[in-house]
Amino acid sequence: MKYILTAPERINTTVNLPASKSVSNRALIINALAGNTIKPDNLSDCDDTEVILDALERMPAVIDIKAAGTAMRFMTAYLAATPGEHTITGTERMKQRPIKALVDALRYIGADITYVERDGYPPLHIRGRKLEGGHIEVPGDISSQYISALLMIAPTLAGGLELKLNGEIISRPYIDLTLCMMRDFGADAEWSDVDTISVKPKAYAQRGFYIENDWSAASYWYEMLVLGHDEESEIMLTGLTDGSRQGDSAVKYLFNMLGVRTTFKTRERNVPTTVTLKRVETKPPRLDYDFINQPDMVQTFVVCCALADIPFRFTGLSTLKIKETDRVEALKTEMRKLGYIIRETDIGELSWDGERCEPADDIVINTYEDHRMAMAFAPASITFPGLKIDNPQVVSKSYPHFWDDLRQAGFIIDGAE
Ligand SMILES: O=C(O)C1=C[C@@H](OP(=O)(O)O)[C@@H](O)[C@H](O)C1
Ligand SMILES: C=C(OP(=O)(O)O)C(=O)O
Repeated sequence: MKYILTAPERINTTVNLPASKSVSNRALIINALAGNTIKPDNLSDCDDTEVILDALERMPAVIDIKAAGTAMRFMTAYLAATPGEHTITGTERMKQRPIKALVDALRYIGADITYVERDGYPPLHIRGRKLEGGHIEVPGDISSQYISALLMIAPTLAGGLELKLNGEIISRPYIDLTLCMMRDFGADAEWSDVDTISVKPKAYAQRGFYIENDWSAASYWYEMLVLGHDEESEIMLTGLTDGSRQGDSAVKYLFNMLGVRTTFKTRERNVPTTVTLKRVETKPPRLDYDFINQPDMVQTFVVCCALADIPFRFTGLSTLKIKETDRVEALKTEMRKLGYIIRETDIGELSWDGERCEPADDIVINTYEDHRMAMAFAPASITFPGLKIDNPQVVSKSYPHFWDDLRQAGFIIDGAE
């Protein structure tokens, strides 16, 4: 199944963004550990949250977490520290996404986890039990999700946890988001050194929790404004907070450089409100940026900058190869179909110096079971009318109503086999 996209001349729309999956998934795990009976408010309805919700509600012997990286890592730590016996598995791609660093750390504090198929990768068989805690060291340069997973169970461990992160720390805003949310639920958890986090043993408090909408999802709407030509275009996005703890809220600064102004309806920093995005006439001669803290934004910026004719050098991309797909390869291949030659100039680095090739006659973007390939390339239909997106349903991983929102914004979306 493919979608054929035709963009409107002018976009003037209000988008009810999905709730953040990162915040939803943390809220669910902490809530379960708190024995909380008050359900978090505004939970995401995306696949990656549904799998955790279902697993926690039913706790079946075999938990299929599908393609959700956060859910796989967070549930592994949760199951290891909770009495009961389970196998946790996922999609074929999930079976290729490493989990050894997390399993090693959990085993070190007494967890009983065995690999069901291949060492270092899901599926896992977990016999949950009370864990002691103590001091552990984990690599900080593979996935911050291992660290968040360990942190969230830490207050429930008899000895608490001192976690030392080795190597370069990637995706740090996601670790800070975890710590903030833990503290919201009463935990005593903080950075005690530049590379060390200390968590005291202390029961989580029961409380209600409101989930902010998703800044990562907002990025595709910013991209549409950069690529559009109509000066009157205006997009309103609901449920976002000035002073958000989501690392991807940095898009409001990044897109400011690309000529999109963000205005919050209310200035109260922690109250979700509607933001208005409007084009202003600015275009940088080039953009060099280290995406170490916003890995999920790379696809948006590669497509957006190239199509806006802004040469770039993006670094900090070393983790992209172990996400939903190898995003570095996927970007190089699909951008070529649009006529742009993106080069992997070093490990973890993608550059574009303006080099072009002949675009394909019939452009079909492959999505590689990666929601962000579909969503980052959809705005390219503004420049390439009739652009096709293969397997468009992949968006349900984080933004199930993405295509409905595009239709409401005036895009014409036809289906094709
Ligand atoms: O903790 C989280 O919610 C996430 C952390 C990031 O993963 P890595 O830490 O593996 O970069 C990010 O890419 C993912 O979409 C969500
Ligand atoms: C990397 C992502 O998700 P996860 O690692 O949670 O599967 C993502 O949503 O871009």
